[in-house]
Amino acid sequence: MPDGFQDRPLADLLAALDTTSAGLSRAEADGRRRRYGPNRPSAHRRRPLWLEFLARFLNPLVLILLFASGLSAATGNVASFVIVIAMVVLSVTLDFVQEMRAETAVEALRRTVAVRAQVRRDGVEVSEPVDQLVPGDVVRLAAGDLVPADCRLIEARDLFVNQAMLTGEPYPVEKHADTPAAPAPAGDRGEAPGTVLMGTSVISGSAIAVVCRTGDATAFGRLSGTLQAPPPTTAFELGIRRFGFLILRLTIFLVLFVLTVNVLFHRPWLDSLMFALALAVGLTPELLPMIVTVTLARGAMRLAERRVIVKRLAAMHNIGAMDVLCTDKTGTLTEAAIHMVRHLDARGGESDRVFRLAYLNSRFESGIKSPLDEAILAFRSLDLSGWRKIDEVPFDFERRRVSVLVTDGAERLLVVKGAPEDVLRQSTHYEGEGGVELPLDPAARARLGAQFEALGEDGFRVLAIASRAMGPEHVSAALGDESELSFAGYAVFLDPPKASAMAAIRALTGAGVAVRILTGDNERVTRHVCAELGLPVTGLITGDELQAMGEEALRARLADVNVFCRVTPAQKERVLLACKRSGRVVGYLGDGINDASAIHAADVGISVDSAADVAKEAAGIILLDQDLSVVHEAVMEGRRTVQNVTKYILMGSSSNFGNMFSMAGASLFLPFLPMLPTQVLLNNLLYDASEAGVPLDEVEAEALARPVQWDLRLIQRFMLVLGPVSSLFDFLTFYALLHLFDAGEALFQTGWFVESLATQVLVIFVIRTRRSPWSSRPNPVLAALTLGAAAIGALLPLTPLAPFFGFVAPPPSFYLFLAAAVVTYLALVETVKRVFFRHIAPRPDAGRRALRH
Ligand SMILES: Nc1ncnc2c1ncn2[C@@H]1O[C@H](COP(=O)(O)OP(=O)(O)OP(=O)(O)O)[C@@H](O)[C@H]1O
Ligand SMILES: [Mg+2]
Repeated sequence: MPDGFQDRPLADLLAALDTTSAGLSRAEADGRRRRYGPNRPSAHRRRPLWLEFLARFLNPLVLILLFASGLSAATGNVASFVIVIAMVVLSVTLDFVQEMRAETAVEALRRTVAVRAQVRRDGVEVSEPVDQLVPGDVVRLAAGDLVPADCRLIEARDLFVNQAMLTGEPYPVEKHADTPAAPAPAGDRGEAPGTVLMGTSVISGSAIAVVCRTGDATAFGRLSGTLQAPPPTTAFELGIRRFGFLILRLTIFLVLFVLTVNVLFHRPWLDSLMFALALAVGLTPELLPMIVTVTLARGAMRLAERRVIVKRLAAMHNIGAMDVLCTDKTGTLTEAAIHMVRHLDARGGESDRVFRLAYLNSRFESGIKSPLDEAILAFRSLDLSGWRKIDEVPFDFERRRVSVLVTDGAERLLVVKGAPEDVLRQSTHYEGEGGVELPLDPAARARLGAQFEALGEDGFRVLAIASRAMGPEHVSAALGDESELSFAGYAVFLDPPKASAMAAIRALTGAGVAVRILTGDNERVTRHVCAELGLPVTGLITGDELQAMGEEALRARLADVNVFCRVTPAQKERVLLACKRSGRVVGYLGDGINDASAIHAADVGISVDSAADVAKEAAGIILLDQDLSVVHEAVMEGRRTVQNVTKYILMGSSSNFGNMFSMAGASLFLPFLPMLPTQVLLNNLLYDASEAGVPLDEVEAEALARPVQWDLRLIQRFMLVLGPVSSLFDFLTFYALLHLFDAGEALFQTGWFVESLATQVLVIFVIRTRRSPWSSRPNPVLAALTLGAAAIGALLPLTPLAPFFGFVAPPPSFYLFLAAAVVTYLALVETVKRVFFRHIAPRPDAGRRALRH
């Protein structure tokens, strides 16, 4: 990759990159990609598969276990060594394959909404995912694009980029393809006017540029880790991690306890160590990450059928917990099929001149074409062949206006179009009858203001059009030129409300998600849209009021204000953060560059496929159709995933945990190990296999009715209540085995293996629902896997495989006992569950602070 790409002469640079302005051939690009790797900072890259697979064996428990069984093989117990290895490999593979399949499926979905770049390959312009770019590629940049790599400009027209990501500078910076600045700028943060860097975005204008550095070599890539902070850990991830630590502590305690006891009783130390380790393996919820990923991926696949793409899996559980959804107006509440209906002059009559000025502005401005511009251009086409654009002051959401400097040879005009309040403020004159300029005195100002308000009240969106005659010495336009304007008139638009929006809002509200509207548009139009939709405005704050408001004051009003008008992008973000700080889980749905920072700040950023790159990039969920009703689906799916993960954990922390605990206790008084190490491992493997169906399970409507928060305290309490009950039962079983069946070592171990496995896996039928088990039907796959695992466990001692695991065939009466024990146990858990959810932990939302909808 060439050094000094920022300041070399362009021809030199192209030669060094071995490319031309016509770009690379596909073959050449493929070759370079092998050399330079994908254009993605490595923080986002996955390790090769075989490495991922091997990494799973690096789990300390597994390593010690393998080592210990190696030792035992050396002392003659080769069969157990083979079994341990087989079991470990099988269980890691089971885990790995499921997780990989889930991730691959999600990755495939993600690629369908990947940000793409326009690149010249084999001489034609094609659209390629950004990670396919290589140094030497020639790309086209347009307003709204993210700059895909570190590039040098070959051509640029009115190119303005936002470099805030690299420099923190919020205002657009102009870039030129001219000779580069010498010497090379220090810091590499995009100061050179001839270069554009990865991570910045195009505000307006267009350019052709050659890719110089990709992936980790970019300024952005090198800042990885400092600047590109990973997305904040979600409450769910944190909860899972805490749960892991909780189990880890218990495991360490238990292992040490078992080891000490066994050594004190002078049992064979190697067997004791292996038993303790096998217990630890049985205890660790090693499947948890896999279950989480598979459950989320499964939810993502179901959503894909509804044309909703989940880019970041963490967004799934956040959307399940979301209790406030902020959204912008256009396209969500309205059809976004905006039509221009009128073009009025200062006296309220239709005026061709106003239309012509509006048309000039829309035609020549080079920012992202907003639906308003499209509506002006679609209204009627004008012949502008005599006109030429000289310069432009691009649109931004702080000024809310855009200016173009144009000439038809004779006249040189600055044509301004924008939000009426702002344009009127910059105007000193207005065009009266016959085009005469009249001073904009207070009376005229009041009249024009009233006209605009009346239009707003009728639900029309309005842009003001103004102009200023410039002298021929004006060869460029700047912000300061947007003053002393002469007001020409109004362009008036209709943006009809979306018929389906109200039903969607009701569905969300009914599901405990409050909807808030954050729009850059003005109060009157927004109120009108709300009124047409039938959405009551419970409170309204404008951008100006917000400006004057402190954090406390804002937070105090968040509960009742549901509409925010004339807010800037920064204010959108501010409202969002205030919501988050007041303890809400907040989503944001938007599609413009003005929404990007709010999307980024939200717990759940939602955007649409057609959105500006920056908004799309920032979002965790992409809607292929901009429609609020699919958001409701996504909410339900998110809740479902959290509920299913909770099932897995409740199951693990009740029966499985209880069994391991009882075994540790049993080793205190039994003259032999309650189960052989290989049996513990087999037990664990079958248990794991039975759980593979949990992600598929249905969740009842009542469990989805409210936002689902991850609740570690509930799980802990459940463990504390059910654990002792479960252990008591286990000891009764031990007693029965020893005294009813007069069990010796092998029979005891066999009986306990069969029974503990059956109770562990079958308890899912009780735990998976808060209803009674027979009034809720489990997913068939889950049921089959669970019954299958229990049956294999029960029948294995009767097969020829039995001796390998040290099993003996139990007497027929044992199976009668087994059936009775399982039924009693499940009935007991069911009773405890009812008491628990009725008295100890009623629904978490019952005591939550009410939020007005
Ligand atoms: N192309 C344009 N030319 C001139 N002014 C514009 C243009 N686009 C937007 N504006 C002005 O900027 C304001 C804010 O833009 P916009 O309405 O798109 O913001 P928003 O927050 O995305 O709103 P919404 O919630 O309707 O999507 C508009 O109300 C309008 O006054
Ligand atoms: Mg918008």
